[in-house]
Amino acid sequence: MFSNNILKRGLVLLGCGKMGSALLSGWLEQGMDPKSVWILDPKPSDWLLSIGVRVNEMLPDDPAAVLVAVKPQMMGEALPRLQRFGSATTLFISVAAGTPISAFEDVLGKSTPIVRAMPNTPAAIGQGITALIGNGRATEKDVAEAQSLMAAVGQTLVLQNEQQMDAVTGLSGSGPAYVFLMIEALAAAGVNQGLPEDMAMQLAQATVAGAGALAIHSGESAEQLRVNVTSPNGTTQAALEILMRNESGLPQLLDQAVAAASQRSQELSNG
Ligand SMILES: NC(=O)C1=CN([C@@H]2O[C@H](COP(=O)(O)OP(=O)(O)OC[C@H]3O[C@@H](n4cnc5c(N)ncnc54)[C@H](OP(=O)(O)O)[C@@H]3O)[C@@H](O)[C@H]2O)C=CC1
Ligand SMILES: O=C(O)[C@@H]1CCC=N1
Repeated sequence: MFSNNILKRGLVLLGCGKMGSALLSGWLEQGMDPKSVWILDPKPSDWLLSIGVRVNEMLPDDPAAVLVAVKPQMMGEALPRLQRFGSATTLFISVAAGTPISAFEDVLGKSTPIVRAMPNTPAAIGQGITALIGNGRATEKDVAEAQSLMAAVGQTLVLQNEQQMDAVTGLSGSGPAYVFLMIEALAAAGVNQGLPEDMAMQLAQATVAGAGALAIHSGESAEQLRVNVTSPNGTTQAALEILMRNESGLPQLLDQAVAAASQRSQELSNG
């Protein structure tokens, strides 16, 4: 699953917070040798120090790949430390929201192969989805290398152009938060209808997980699956009349939410 290139020359992870550790857990779960991974992070967690990866040690001379997972606001401070790897041989992969490939080229040089990627946190359990796009210098092999690293933690897809990354960020990068909010809200609604909290949370979690799995595995469209739950004049119809209200329903709210996240991604790109 992991190329010999990565296993032999090593992978550097710059920043190991929520996204970096989600990726790292997924890789270790998939059999990545912890000794092939070098982490740079100012305040490593106890978990990070306990799993056998190399934390804040001297870096290899010519790592196969550097994966950048610091906040966009920290990039200016963090990236120059790795400028010496800007070359034709180390592949840079960034998962930073709203940080265009050109910002990496400015620091690392245009001759550096760079892949911009947008994963999401279900990567921690191998169920993420990552969209990727390479710069002019990234070969098909470079993009495939980045893709195979991300494929270890879920699905991958290659974008047609970098402009699509803002919409991807608003949809699948931030999307898990919308779904977690849905779980919180469903559970709270169950409590309001008289259920104990733990029972309401169990029902909400299993409903969202089961519906998601059915949407992927049934071969039917989400629309048809929704219709299948909705008996004429039954309970679901009563709820959907509220959720699908013209102009103030869930579809409109989600449209506004994804648009706001995409716009924020664009703003971050503009500095
Ligand atoms: N969270 C998510 O769901 C997703 C995040 N992303 C992207 O991933 C990146 C990281 O986000 P996230 O993991 O949420 O953020 P976190 O703040 O959780 O992680 C960033 C990590 O980088 C560390 N760090 C700060 N400065 C440096 C430095 N100079 N050198 C090395 N490490 C440093 C931070 O340490 P400290 O906390 O001590 O400052 C922290 O551990 C962002 O660019 C984000 O846009 C992309 C997709 C999804
Ligand atoms: O909220 C953020 O900016 C990051 C990017 C996508 C998910 N989390």
